[in-house]
Amino acid sequence: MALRWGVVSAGLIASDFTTVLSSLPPSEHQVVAVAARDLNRAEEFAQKFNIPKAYGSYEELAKDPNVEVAYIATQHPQHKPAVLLCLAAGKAVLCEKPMGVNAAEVREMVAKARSQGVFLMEAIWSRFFPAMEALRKVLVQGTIGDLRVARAEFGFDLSPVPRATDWNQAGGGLLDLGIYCVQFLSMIFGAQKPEKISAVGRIHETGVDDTVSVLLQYPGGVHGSFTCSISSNLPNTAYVNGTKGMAQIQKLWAPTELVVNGERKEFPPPVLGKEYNFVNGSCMLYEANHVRECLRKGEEGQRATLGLHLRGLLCSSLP
Ligand SMILES: NC(=O)C1=CN([C@@H]2O[C@H](COP(=O)(O)OP(=O)(O)OC[C@H]3O[C@@H](n4cnc5c(N)ncnc54)[C@H](OP(=O)(O)O)[C@@H]3O)[C@@H](O)[C@H]2O)C=CC1
Ligand SMILES: O=C1OC[C@@H](O)[C@@H](O)[C@@H]1O
Repeated sequence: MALRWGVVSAGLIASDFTTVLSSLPPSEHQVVAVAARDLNRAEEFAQKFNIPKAYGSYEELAKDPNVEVAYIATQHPQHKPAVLLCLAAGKAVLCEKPMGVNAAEVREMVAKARSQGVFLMEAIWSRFFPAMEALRKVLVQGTIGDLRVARAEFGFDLSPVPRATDWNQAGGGLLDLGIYCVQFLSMIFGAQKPEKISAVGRIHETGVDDTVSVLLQYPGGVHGSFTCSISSNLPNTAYVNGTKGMAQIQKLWAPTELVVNGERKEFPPPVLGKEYNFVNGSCMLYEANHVRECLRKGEEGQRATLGLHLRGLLCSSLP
């Protein structure tokens, strides 16, 4: 059965994600509503994507019984209120990164999702790319031996992007780009927590963090490091080095190429024949399908549990 999406905001990434959802089989994904702060913009967006319902407020979308999962695509500071609104209405939520602008916000949203018993996921779409999946396989297979160091760098000159340098929109390198490096390192080091973290950086003239380099010491003498920047174009590559070699991911936030011990493997983006605001936009389908798998499996799980429960009741009532 199709997963019914509600899109919260009519912005740039909202447009990319809706473009992808609209290109997927309608038996799997349908966009049933969109909400924007301004009804006219929501209606224009709805018309562009043939979405049945347009709302002039996020609250109205959260109340729409036909919406199963809300995709939060506002700017950083508005993520939390929109997430809490939808969770409170019992909606599953996929929230754009960074889900919160600090740890306290994230803890509050996670606690709400747990108390409501509903799905909440941060849209770290990079995790679902085939190139990233292939990297995880290489690491499990031991192709590069025992892990020694992992490094990532992600920097763009984002001066043309107002939200990236705007203190009031939680701008800065760490929240917008550094998050991709941190998630990469947390994927590589798994559940291990860093024992020691140190950082150096420079502050942008608007007061947000401009360029930051971070060193993380993990247990067992292994360590990770990353650099993020909103003023410098960095190579945007991530590396994992072990005792038997090295794996490299190009374009770590939207990877379509993996190099392992010098052997290159390409994972071209799906061709959906559409235009996107951001690089490799069609690859958002991997994340969308993951959400659908989680929610449908969750339902199957519930049905199975219910089935077992009913079977238990039936069996217990049998002579
Ligand atoms: N996964 C990825 O590759 C990407 C993720 N992102 C993430 O998506 C989010 C949105 O980014 P993007 O689409 O570029 O943003 P936009 O600049 O398109 O803004 C998104 C929405 O935020 C609302 N908004 C805009 N300005 C303000 C403001 N000053 N005060 C309050 N609300 C405002 C508007 O909502 P409304 O329509 O309701 O008026 C707007 O449509 C960010 O958190 C970013 O991190 C962004 C790009 C790529
Ligand atoms: O997540 C993102 O992808 C890379 C950059 O476009 C950045 O600004 C955006 O938020």
